[in-house]
Amino acid sequence: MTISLKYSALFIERAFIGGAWVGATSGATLPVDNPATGAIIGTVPDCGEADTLAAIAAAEAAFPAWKARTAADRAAVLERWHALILDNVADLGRIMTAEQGKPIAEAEGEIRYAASFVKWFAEEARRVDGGIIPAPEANRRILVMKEPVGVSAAITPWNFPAAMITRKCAPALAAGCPVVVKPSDMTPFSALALAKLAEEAGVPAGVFNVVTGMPTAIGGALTASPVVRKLSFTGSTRVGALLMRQCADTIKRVSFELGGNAPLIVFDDADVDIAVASAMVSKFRNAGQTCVCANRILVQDGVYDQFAEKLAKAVSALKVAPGDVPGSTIGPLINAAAADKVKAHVEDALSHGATLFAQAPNEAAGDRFATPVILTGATRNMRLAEEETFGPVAPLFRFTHEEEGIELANATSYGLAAYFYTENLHRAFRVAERLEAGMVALNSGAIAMEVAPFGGVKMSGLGREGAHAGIEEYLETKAFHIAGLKL
Ligand SMILES: NC(=O)c1ccc[n+]([C@@H]2O[C@H](COP(=O)([O-])OP(=O)(O)OC[C@H]3O[C@@H](n4cnc5c(N)ncnc54)[C@H](O)[C@@H]3O)[C@@H](O)[C@H]2O)c1
Ligand SMILES: O=C[C@H](O)CS(=O)(=O)O
Repeated sequence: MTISLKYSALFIERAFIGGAWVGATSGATLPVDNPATGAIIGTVPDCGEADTLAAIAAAEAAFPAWKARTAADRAAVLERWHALILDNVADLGRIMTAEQGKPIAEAEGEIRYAASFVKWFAEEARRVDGGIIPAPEANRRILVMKEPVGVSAAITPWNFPAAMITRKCAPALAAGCPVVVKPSDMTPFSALALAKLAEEAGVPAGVFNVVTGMPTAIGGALTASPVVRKLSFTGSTRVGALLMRQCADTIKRVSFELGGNAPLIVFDDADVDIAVASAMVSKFRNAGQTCVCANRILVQDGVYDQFAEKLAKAVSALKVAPGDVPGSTIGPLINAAAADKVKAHVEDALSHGATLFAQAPNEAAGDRFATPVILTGATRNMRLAEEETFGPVAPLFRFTHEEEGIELANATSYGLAAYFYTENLHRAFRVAERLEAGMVALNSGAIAMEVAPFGGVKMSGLGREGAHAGIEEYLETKAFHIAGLKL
């Protein structure tokens, strides 16, 4: 183990199945590297179908007792988990930076963000309620009851290795559902550290399982199992569509948080300084590897040059460096393929007439460190107009009229997040209501928080996480009819 931790027990090279820390039944292991250096930081079990079935069986066995606990009791367990996560922010941040690459400050920020879902759903556990519907007969009563959907599966990506797990598992546990988590094979250690803290918080054996390994066999077993009643997936649209097909045979409940292609629109009447500051947050968080990152920056004629100049100044202050180097603001991308895709998008844009307007200094060694760039003259025939770049590239598209800006923003098969900047209230409502996205922000680059529903439309997904909607995804509605009452 190469990561220096205060609480070294948080770095675990075992899967967590039925309350036991285990290797794969096949004995196979998988190396995990540090994206900044390529050095192997550890190995995890390369679990397969048998291990996944064991986790599903453990979850099934744990379900009746967990569901039978009172909501307040489950909430208390989640409150303890929340406190333990916060007690260990520094170690969890180090583990995340080592396996994912993001700067330490961002990693610690993600841990606090991840913890916020645990706290929120601890509170929501006690707000699951039903109703009574006026019946068509005088001697009938109709009660609407909420019940946990059952054993749930969570498949999560590498870009937010902690928050995507708590955003799914905290509502599941709060609702009374046991979960089987399959983290990305590139970032399993954050998931295992969270499992360790869940165990210490008193989550019973079998209620929270983490199956590490390559995706196909684990995903196949989770989706084929009739015991698993719900799949929540965050990742690419391609894999989401595949998993949706795989879930069809067992008619599972599904929710999908998929890819995005967020527009960030700066109108002539915007406060340009606010637009620049929030474009920096929205575009360059996690080196651009965020599903809600602004992928396309659309700027109206009147402020285009001013916005480009101010953004260039801000970009020049970015520091590209390994995440554990003090002051690093842009870490490495997750792997060489990700860096190649970013390079290909930039080359494609330049070959179609874009200009390299500005770039950040980049003295980091290694092929995974992409240089943050601003491209002016971006147009819709470029790859980055439709594909998620998932890297630190800010392409500036120019538009003249409001209508043109909205049309350009919606010209994508995705519909996750959209940001826009204006000081005009009338325009604010006109634009917000026409943008095709699950989340729209006016004069802000921040839309991800536990209190607000998170999710997309079009090819960006189905269902919502966070807010009260997040726990509803793990609840079934039962209508209980009581007829023939002697009144
Ligand atoms: N909408 C959101 O909330 C959100 C959040 C984070 C990331 N994302 C999206 O995720 C993508 C980046 O993440 P990624 O590269 O890890 O995505 P990915 O789809 O390649 O992988 C996501 C997860 O699915 C697993 N997986 C891959 N193939 C599988 C299969 N055949 N069966 C079962 N599991 C399989 C992976 O191992 C990983 O755990 C981007 O498109 C990004 O926009 C979306
Ligand atoms: O990659 C997208 C995730 O949903 C991260 S966040 O919730 O926007 O922080």
